[in-house]
Amino acid sequence: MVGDVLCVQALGHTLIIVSSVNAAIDLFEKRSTIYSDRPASVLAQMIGWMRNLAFMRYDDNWRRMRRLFWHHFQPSAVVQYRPLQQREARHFLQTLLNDQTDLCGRIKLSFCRVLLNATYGLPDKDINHRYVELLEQSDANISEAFIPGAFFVEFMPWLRHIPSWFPGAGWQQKVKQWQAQATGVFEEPYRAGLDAMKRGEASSSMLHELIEAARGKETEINEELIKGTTATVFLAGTDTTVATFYAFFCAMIMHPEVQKRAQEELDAVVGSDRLPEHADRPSLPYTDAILKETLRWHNVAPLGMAHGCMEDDEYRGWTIPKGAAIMINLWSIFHDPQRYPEPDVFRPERYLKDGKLGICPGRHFADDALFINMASVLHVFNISPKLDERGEPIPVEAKVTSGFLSDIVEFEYSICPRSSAAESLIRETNTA
Ligand code: HEM
Repeated sequence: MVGDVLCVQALGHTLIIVSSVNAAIDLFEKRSTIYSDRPASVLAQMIGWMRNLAFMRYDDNWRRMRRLFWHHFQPSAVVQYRPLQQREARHFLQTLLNDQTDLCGRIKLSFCRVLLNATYGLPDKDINHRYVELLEQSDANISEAFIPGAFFVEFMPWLRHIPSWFPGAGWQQKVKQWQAQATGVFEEPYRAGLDAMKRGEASSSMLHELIEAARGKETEINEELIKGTTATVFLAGTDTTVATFYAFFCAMIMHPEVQKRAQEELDAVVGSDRLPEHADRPSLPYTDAILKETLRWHNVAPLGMAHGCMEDDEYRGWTIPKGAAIMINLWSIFHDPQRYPEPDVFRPERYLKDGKLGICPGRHFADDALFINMASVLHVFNISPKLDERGEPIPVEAKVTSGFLSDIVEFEYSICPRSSAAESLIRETNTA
């Protein structure tokens, strides 16, 4: 380890972890032509995850999919999703008003509804817990598969040819199960989207546009590319935003003074007769800062996604071999006490200026979705600790899970309307 760059070598593989903004910019921005690949993963190939843009190697297929993705998620395109995000944020308020239990499950279903509607045009009535289950399985599988050193097949690719009945090859059973689950993620919402289109019940969607764009261009945009692009949105877009929004609730319980200040801002700007809209954002700098601070305080992808080095390179006098995997330690960058004094404290006053989603191409969509949800919840609800049987608040701590994606461990909470006027506002809102 030298300062902000750590290098680990084992069984012929090199893993480099960079922990500073400068090193990350040097490698991922200034030398992006060398570091835009993903490292080869035998396991990802066996399971079928290479159909997901986030795992694909840097080749023509990746470029094609990335173009299609960006066409639907660049800043000018994401504006089209705002009415849907706003409607769903309001529907979420109503579900919370009716039943406070299972906050995390409710958030998952709410973000699934937005993503599945925008991507596949699925009507609300077709969106159920099966999709939440598909996401939870993928999240768990990916986290387990990418524990460094957990699967020897990554170091000895020939192991993939050993049959599952062979002593010691029990891991192959797990791979089979994961293959079936990965197929579910790529096929089920896709089929459901086509069915909804046939029945005339689908709304306009990325799937519909891709099918139209493919007409006469089948060599460029084929069915596999469409399935991969749409499933990537569903997979990459849901868990990340869900985990961030859940962390926001935790932060609001731990920092009532922040919540109060945001509510004062919302009262002054939005007033008590209506709910917040995206257009209010420029007048809500403190609420906006809460979103930025949530992304910093609880970084849901603490090590980002591994990049692959495409040719031998030299950096600060060291040789980085072709094929090395490079990760950014986003957690340590966003908890660097030099840049963020008392980094564990949730402090929106930092008014972060820089983008907090790394180089995520879904950042504009995530930003809009999280803003409207946070502003809507803060406008009408008080989020506070749950009281125990003696009426004492149950303390909340931000404990985090380890894994590819990091979640805040479930906590107790109480979510109540701020006033009877707020309660009526929620009930009277049209979410059809
Ligand atoms: C809080 C929300 C989110 C966070 C924190 C987040 C974070 C990240 C990070 C750190 C990466 C890895 C970037 C890299 O170094 O290569 C990434 C990649 C990616 N994200 Fe996000 N993301 C979020 C939401 C979304 C949403 C809503 C979408 C889709 C609409 C999305 C789509 C993607 C895709 C497709 C990639 C892979 C890009 C590629 O490999 O070319 N993300 N994200």
